Amino acid sequence: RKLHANAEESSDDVTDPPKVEEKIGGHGGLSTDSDVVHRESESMSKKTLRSNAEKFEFQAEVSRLMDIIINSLYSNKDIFLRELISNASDALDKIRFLALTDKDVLGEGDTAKLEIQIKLDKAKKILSIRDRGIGMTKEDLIKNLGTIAKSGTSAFVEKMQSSGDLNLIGQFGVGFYSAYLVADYIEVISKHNDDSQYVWESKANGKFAVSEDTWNEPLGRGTEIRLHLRDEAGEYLEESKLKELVKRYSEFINFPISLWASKEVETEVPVEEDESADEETETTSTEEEKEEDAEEEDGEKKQKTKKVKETVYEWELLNDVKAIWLRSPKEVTEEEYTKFYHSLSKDFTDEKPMAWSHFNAEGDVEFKAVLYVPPKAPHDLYESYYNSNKANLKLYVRRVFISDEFDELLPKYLSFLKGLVDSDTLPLNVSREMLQQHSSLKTIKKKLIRKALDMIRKLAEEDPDEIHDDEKKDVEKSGENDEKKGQYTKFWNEFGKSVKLGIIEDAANRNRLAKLLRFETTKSDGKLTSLDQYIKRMKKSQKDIFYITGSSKEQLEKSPFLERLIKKGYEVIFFTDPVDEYLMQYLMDYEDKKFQNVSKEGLKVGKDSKDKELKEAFKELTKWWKGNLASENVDDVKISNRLADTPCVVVTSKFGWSANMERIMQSQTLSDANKQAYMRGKRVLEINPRHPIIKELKDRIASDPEDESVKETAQLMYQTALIESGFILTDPKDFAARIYNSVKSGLNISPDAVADEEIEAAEEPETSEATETKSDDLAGGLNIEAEPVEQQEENTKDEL
Ligand SMILES: Nc1ncnc2c1ncn2[C@@H]1O[C@H](COP(=O)(O)OP(=O)(O)OP(=O)(O)O)[C@@H](O)[C@H]1O
Repeated sequence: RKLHANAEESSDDVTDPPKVEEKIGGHGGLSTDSDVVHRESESMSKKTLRSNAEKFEFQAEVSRLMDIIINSLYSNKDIFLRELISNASDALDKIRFLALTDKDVLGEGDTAKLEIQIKLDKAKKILSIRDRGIGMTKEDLIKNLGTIAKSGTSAFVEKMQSSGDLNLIGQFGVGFYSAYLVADYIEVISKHNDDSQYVWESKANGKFAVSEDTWNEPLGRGTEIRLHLRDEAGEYLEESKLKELVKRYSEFINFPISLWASKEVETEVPVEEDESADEETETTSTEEEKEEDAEEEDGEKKQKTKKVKETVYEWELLNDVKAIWLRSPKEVTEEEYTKFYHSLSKDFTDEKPMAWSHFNAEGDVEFKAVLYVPPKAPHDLYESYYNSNKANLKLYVRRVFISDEFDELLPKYLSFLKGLVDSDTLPLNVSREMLQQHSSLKTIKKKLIRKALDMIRKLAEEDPDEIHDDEKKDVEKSGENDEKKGQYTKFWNEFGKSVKLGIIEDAANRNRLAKLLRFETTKSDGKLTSLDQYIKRMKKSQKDIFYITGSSKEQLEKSPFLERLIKKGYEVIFFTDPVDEYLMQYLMDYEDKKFQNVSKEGLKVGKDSKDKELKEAFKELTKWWKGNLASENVDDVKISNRLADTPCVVVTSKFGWSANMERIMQSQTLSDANKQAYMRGKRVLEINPRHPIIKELKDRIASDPEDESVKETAQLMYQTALIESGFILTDPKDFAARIYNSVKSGLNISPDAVADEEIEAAEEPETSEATETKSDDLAGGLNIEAEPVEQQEENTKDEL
């Protein structure tokens, strides 16, 4: 928000610190305070700044973020440098991209050099970082550095408050502000091709100022960030410290980073006559010098010289800009891959990525790529999964960074991967939009998916905790893989949902993805297992893969649907994630085996020799019961082949929703009631012919099919079976009434017995005391003496 267009009267808001007047890159280092002309220009600039500066307030969230940063006790203040260098590198990427289609944007001479320069002014305690990137217009400065909060700002503020860890700042897109860890006043001088040079400045006191720059040297193009360091941040004025930080954090920046560094050099200077006569007192001359002098004396009469040490300044290149992905994978060390991951993902925690794949694709479409599985899923991976266009791969074309918003490179379900692709096949001089439609992208995408799935498969293969085939036992025994122990479970816990979403979305790779599925089963003993392992353990007579869906393993373990299967030694998969219901609508078969939900119709578990006999014997009961349930949307009543100890269950038809899916759909706010009714599976009541209750019912029906108490019991049995089978009752009141009737009969109470009527106490005249008590009890509810609600609301608003 703009405060004042001309803010002379509030000039204290932005004070006037000393300024570095020298043009960075100039020779001879920094000039001194004693320079009169500079002092003049400083005082000039103070005036200009004060009278012309437009002042703005930071957007509230940004201001909060800055408060937190400036007051932070976070010890790793070093992070600011990598954030500023990363911003500089982004700005350079942007101008280089524009230059692909219009060379002129680069300008001429030094301006065309795509580089980053760091300079120190020890006397004034200023650290400057300059790039020749795209720069910012006045409007950019106002928007980018203060008035428009990035989407990640409040997420980061929250994270900071809970964890106190500033290290992740770059991941939330607010890295610039980390500079306030070390500086209490910052100037951002910027020149964009479309605008004049402007200065943004702020002391982080909720406000910032922007003014046209008429006093600094012109930058040509780009941005210079001047950090006026806090007293306690003096270490960042040490060249050695900066060199170390650039090496550590910015090793993989693809532009040269140089430091204006001091160097001791020996130079020859002419020796004054009287000086040479007084050689005894010359302390700086060395033996060598003496010899040299002697030689000269021997030869032609030359001007006498001596060597002296002098401190000179020059740009020292700090990084090696050879891109890691251009090197052969054999040459790159594990440590380098890890560091590259950190810089790519802006995730500077100590954690190593779980896996990586560096490869060179040849053929019609040539490209190099590095893919990483991050150590952790980002906080918002599945938030608005279908609506966000998050792509984490960076696309380069012949070493030029093009975009990191290319969602054509990987399908959504793999968007958790980080990495980059550098293609020689894609054209350089076309717009992003045209590139997005380039036919090679399809091939690149296909190969990337294959490589990504291979990389994930290997994670499992290398994990000694995974149950391996016999031939792989050797790897297990070698003991070399301790580090890899449990890595696939870790992967699964972080990204398992993505594999499931992949099965739903990517028909072409469904089988490959199904191989990566993990789940618990009735036999997995609390561990995760795979479909391959399941198939290996299948009983000879078993044709289908059995699974059951529900909200938790603990609940499913007790499910009546499993009774007979477990008794007979079959293994059943537990699917407990809501996404599993969707998953199983797409995953129809695996390795020629069909999937069978054991709570649905069609379960085949061996043959019971008495099947036919039982069917016949219970025919009367099943027919009677079906008729009795006519109003309940029950399709049939059948003899069950899945029950052992439970009298009856309700199963659903094969293609309708399971009870679990019905529950999931009912809990969705926006689900459509009509669709719910349509998709609800047809229900079948299955009865256990070996159960005493069922046997008793059968006998009772045989003697009197009109017996009301039997009808009542049968209805209660059905409703109980619904609950046990995972359905939600539509009329719980009716169910409760039946239970109470049954309790009455259990307690030998007459079915007609009703609750006693309450005897109304005679109305007493109200005393004032009674009124008070009543008013307290009701706490403003129905109490006529309480303030009306509207009035209360108004008062609250006033307080706010
Ligand atoms: N050196 C620079 N040159 C040009 N623009 C810059 C420069 N530094 C920052 N900006 C602009 O200011 C914005 C805010 O920077 P900030 O560091 O807070 O976030 P970011 O760069 O988008 O994300 P991250 O912190 O992850 O790098 C940037 O998006 C960019 O537009």
